[in-house]
Amino acid sequence: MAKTSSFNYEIMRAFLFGEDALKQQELLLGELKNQPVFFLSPGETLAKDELHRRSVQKAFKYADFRKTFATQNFNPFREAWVGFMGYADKDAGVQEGIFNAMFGSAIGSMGTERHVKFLEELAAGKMVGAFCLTEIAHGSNTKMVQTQAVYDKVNREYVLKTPNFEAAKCWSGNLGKFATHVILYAQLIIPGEGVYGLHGFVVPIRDGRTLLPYPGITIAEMGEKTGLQGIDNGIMMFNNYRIPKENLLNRVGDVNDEGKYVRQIANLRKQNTTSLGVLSNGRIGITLTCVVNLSQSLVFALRYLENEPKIPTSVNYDLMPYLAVVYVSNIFARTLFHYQLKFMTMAQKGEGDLAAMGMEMHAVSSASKPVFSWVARDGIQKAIEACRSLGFHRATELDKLRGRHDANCTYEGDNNVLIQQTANWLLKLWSLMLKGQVPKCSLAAISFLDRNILESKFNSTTIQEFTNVNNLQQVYRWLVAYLLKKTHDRQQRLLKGDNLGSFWAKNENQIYHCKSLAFAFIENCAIQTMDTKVQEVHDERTRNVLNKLLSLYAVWNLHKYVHLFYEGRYANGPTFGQYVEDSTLMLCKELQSDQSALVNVIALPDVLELSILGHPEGQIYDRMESALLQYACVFSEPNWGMEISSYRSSLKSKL
Ligand SMILES: Cc1cc2nc3c(=O)[nH]c(=O)nc-3n(C[C@H](O)[C@H](O)[C@H](O)COP(=O)(O)OP(=O)(O)OC[C@H]3O[C@@H](n4cnc5c(N)ncnc54)[C@H](O)[C@@H]3O)c2cc1C
Repeated sequence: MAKTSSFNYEIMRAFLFGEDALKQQELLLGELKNQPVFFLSPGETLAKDELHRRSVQKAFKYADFRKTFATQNFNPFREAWVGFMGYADKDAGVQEGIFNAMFGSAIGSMGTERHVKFLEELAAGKMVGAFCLTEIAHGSNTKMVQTQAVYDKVNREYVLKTPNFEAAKCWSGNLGKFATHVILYAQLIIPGEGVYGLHGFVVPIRDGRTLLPYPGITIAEMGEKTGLQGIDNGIMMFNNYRIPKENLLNRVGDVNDEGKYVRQIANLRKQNTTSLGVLSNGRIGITLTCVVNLSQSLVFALRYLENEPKIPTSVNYDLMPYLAVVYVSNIFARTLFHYQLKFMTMAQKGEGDLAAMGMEMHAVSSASKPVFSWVARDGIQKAIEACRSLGFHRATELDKLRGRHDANCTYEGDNNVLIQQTANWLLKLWSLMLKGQVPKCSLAAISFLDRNILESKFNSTTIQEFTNVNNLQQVYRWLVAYLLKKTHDRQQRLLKGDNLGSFWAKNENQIYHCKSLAFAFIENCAIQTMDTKVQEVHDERTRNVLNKLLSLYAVWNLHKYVHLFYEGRYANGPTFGQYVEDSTLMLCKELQSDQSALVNVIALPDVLELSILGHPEGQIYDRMESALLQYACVFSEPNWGMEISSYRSSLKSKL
């Protein structure tokens, strides 16, 4: 394997992950080496129950680590975990993420002083949480959720009811076997008064010692899934189960002593937008996770290709742009993560324009999760195919990677639904701009947006000029502005010309318009973020390689939009389209000699390497042979031979 590179390896690693996170990673690795439960050998398979047992053990260990390592410096610890350790067992990472982060931040954002006791118990490790919003027949359309919380004025309690199986809570991680408490979303009903919509409640569901559900609650585990087998996703139904009045998370509304509903109208809008910002946590965490999943699949595939010269280089050119995605999205996701941390700190102190920041955070994270989970999904699939049939064998770990990645496109907000939030926000900004106002955004790169940008034209005369990062940023700015104008104008036509209601106008405008707009917007944000960071790199050789990766990311993504540049008269004649294709191939070739070193930068520490394809020393076929021999079934004789004895007796011996 080539060990040389035209960049400085240490500077590149520090650039990509941050020195603090790398230090935390070393500390964590030291701890993990003494915890055998963290490691499986290649080819080792475990029954679901055993996987779950280990996953829970690890989740608790992770919670301990978090306390030990995170108190002083939470931020790089979290990055180190998600970026490296979390990979070693994603199930445990997700599990702990749900019971600590998701459960806790739901109480933090929807609860008030009376719920602090739950947060204290959570911190003391006395409860394990789950998050129950989705129902069998109600997912993204949360308004349709049917679980009921009926207020009983006499006993000052809520009575929880599941009217039918369609309303059974489902998919909640940790619910199936071991959560003691859940955040439950239910319709708040006051008999004789009315139905007040979806509210959150803290609900104790099972005894922490016996792990048996309380009477009035039925819970089942969801069984085998395509991935994340170590997590106990569960189904739950209530039969007149009672909880105290105080368990309603009452930040936006409550029931008073007279049994009347009271809405906290004064701060509702501000509160909602601040809460939206807080809920971005999960989506940003998932964006980081997607980058790690894509990185790992590329490490496996590109190391395999390096050791397998018989495979044509065009396969490499197919994968190289995904390597560029890893570098650009890593920087972007980490920047989002730091920005979110700043927002959370400000939200705790009540400082700054939280409503605007929360809205912006919501809009950006609502597209970053879909864009990067989809690109990772496609990259993982390409990686599997690049490894020939080996990619389909368990010992390569690629199928597990795909299995555990796919759900990222669905949970924490289905991608197709989530991405609409970003387009809606952008369209509102565009309307403001048309009125001559310039909205201020601290994170998203939108200051360039005005109608003048649509006057610019393609004017590169050489491919080098075209692939210059500054030029590509101009190209992207035109694209975002054009998509905004096109999407806005069409939406207005649908609303006014075709007389469609707001929901249907938005619905009709999704494909080719809102979705492309949100994609181009986030890609542009990622390009700008990376460019700003690259300019801070002092080492010229490293900066050059990063610039090439950034240009490759931009030109490769432009393929999706080439027709728009002609449609919007930014370009005419064949040169623009040819430049997009030729520059992609040119940059892939130029980066070829650094590929091996770029892969080493993003690879996991060897001790965490589980795939036969992922070792820096190669020897893939030797590793494949020994992994195959570890599978119990490989040489076993079928013990059901007699069941087909009539067929066997018709066979003639060769001897
Ligand atoms: C592994 C896993 C873990 C999960 N963990 C949890 C958990 O802990 N807690 C929890 O509450 N839930 C959890 N979920 C559920 C998850 O949040 C839901 O699956 C998700 O919200 C989507 O809902 P749905 O599956 O009902 O699909 P739907 O929302 O009904 O979507 C069905 C299809 O219609 C499309 N669609 C829906 N509405 C629109 C629209 N307005 N415009 C365009 N297209 C649309 C979607 O893109 C999708 O293709 C989990 C799911 C999985 C797979």
